[in-house]
Amino acid sequence: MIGYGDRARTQCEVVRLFRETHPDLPPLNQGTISKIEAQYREMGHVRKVPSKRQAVVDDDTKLNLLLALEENLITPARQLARDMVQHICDWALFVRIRPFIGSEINETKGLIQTDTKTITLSRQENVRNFRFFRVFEETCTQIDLYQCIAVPIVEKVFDGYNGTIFAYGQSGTGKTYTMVGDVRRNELKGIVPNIFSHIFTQISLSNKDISYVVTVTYLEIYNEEIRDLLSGDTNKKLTVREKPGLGVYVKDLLGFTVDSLEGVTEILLKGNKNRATGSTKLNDTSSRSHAIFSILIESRNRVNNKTTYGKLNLVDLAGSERVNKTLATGDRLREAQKINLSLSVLGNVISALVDGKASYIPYRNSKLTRLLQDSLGGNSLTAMIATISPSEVDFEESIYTLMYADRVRHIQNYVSVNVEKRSVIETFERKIEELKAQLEILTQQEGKEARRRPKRSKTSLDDEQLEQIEMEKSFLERKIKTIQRKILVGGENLLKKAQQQMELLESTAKELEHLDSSHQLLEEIIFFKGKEKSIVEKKYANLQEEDKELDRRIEETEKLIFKATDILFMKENEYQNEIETLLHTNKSLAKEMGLINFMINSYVPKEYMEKVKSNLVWVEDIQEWQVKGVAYCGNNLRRRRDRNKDCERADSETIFYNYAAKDL
Ligand SMILES: Nc1ncnc2c1ncn2[C@@H]1O[C@H](COP(=O)(O)OP(=O)(O)OP(=O)(O)O)[C@@H](O)[C@H]1O
Repeated sequence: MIGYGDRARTQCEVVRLFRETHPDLPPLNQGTISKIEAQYREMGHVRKVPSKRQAVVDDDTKLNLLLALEENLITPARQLARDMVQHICDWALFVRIRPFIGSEINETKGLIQTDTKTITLSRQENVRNFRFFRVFEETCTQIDLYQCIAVPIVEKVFDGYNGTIFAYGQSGTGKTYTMVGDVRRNELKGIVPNIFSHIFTQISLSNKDISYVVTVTYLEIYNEEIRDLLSGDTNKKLTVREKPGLGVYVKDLLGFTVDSLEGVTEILLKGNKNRATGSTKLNDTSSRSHAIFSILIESRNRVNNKTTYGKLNLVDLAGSERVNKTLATGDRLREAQKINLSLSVLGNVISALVDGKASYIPYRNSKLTRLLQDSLGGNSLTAMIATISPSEVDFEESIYTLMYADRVRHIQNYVSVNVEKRSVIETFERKIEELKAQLEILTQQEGKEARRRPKRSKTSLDDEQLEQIEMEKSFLERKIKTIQRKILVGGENLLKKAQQQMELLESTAKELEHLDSSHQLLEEIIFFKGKEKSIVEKKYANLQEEDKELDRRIEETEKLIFKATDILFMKENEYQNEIETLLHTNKSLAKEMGLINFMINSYVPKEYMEKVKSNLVWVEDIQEWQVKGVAYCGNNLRRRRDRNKDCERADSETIFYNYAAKDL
């Protein structure tokens, strides 16, 4: 029987049970857990019990619960949705409007209208509408925002996916507030510290057969130089490298393995202290650098020997600012120029990704885009939070920020589970084995020494040897414990560490409602993705048909072209022949004319020639020269039949004669 006096606790038990016996099945999402819980409530296996804290589970319930889980877990639609998420994933875009602060406090609200998914900015004629996944108003709390944006991504990172959360916006609009917030006050904690609580809670709730190693890094890009915020020497400039199989990485960047909420919070605070900030006209503590906090979660299931690696990048970008508006000079001006430059490279990368036809994506044009290459159009579930100010003076910048974010909407990342990496857990486990073997040798040595001692007289030399062995042993034991602490084992041994977070999780039903709503949102997205997929598939089928038809037409056209080419070729040949014939005829005629001219000029006197010429006439009908009046001379001529019978009149001008062939 599971007591559900406390819903969070009950659901934790459901998850724990499931993971204990079904490590192979995919992780449950909130919807499935709620379904199973509801079913069991109906069947009477889950009922309200007076003791709120303690959940009691009997074996029968365990068995029934697991059978029901199997039945209910994977529906084809969900499987399809899961497949979709594994391959294509749009960027999730959110907007957060910060409240009026400082001197803005007396301004009246009215420029910005919102509902859950749309935002309208209007000033006189200028009205702009935008649509996003979710719009967070001034009143939204840090935990609301966290539940909606980060929870689905963190859970996917546990499954071995990469995730990235960006905050983008004008300087002073609340990026650092959103990403980091006030680390010391629970209700003001931003995304990064809330993720720490989430991770440790999740580990404490997981199966004890799963081991985890959580490693964090924290760097900033200041004036296009990379600096390690966790190193002793934060002025040291680090370089970006790339290796096949490893991808892009920062050489010499320190990674810290963390085993507690306090430890990782301390690391965050240390890094924040080292981050470059300065006072500007827009923000008293303006971040002058882009900061990337990365969390690598490696998990290994000892039962099926499956290892997954998920990396989460949490990016607090430096704020964009119009230099002439902020009146920056000197260092502030140089910083602003570098910030704007790298943000514009980010914009160019986004444009190239959205364009889809760009032959190359300019990742290498800035350190920021280079380091985030995978998050931008690569293997990562990515969410961007555009932060804007409600003030009228920032109206143009707010529109610009929303336009920038709107463009990002069209980027699609292709995500898949990371499988091949160097396992830190295995390395740690190997090291522990080695140290244990060394410890064993020392223990044996110590035993031998102790056995030999009663037979021999006790000397100070023996004591020294034993002391030395003891020292070495305790050193090795300490070392083993240190490494063992780094490997977090799911389940009980972390419950104590995660107590604080559990309480945080259990403290409000509201949080769970938000958790549900964020899952609903994810399922909504998945549902729409499924629809989109079927539309795309239909379109694809149609396109394939069209493609076939086009191929057929192309084939036909090609045949026609071949035919036409043949005809053209033949015609060309014919014309060529004709031209050659004409040229040849011309040549022969010219030769003949030359001969006649020669004979006339040489043998016919000029005055006879003139006489003959004046008596010659060109007869158009027969295309011939004739001698005028020749019809009236000679008997061997006979009249030619005139084609025009009506024309009986004969005179020397119109009647012409020629020699009949038989008379010749
Ligand atoms: N949602 C919010 N609720 C209350 N205060 C907020 C909120 N968002 C921002 N602020 C306040 O606004 C001021 C500026 O916020 P923040 O430093 O986070 O801006 P930013 O965008 O990171 O600026 P920059 O780019 O210059 O670093 C801070 O005093 C912060 O406390």
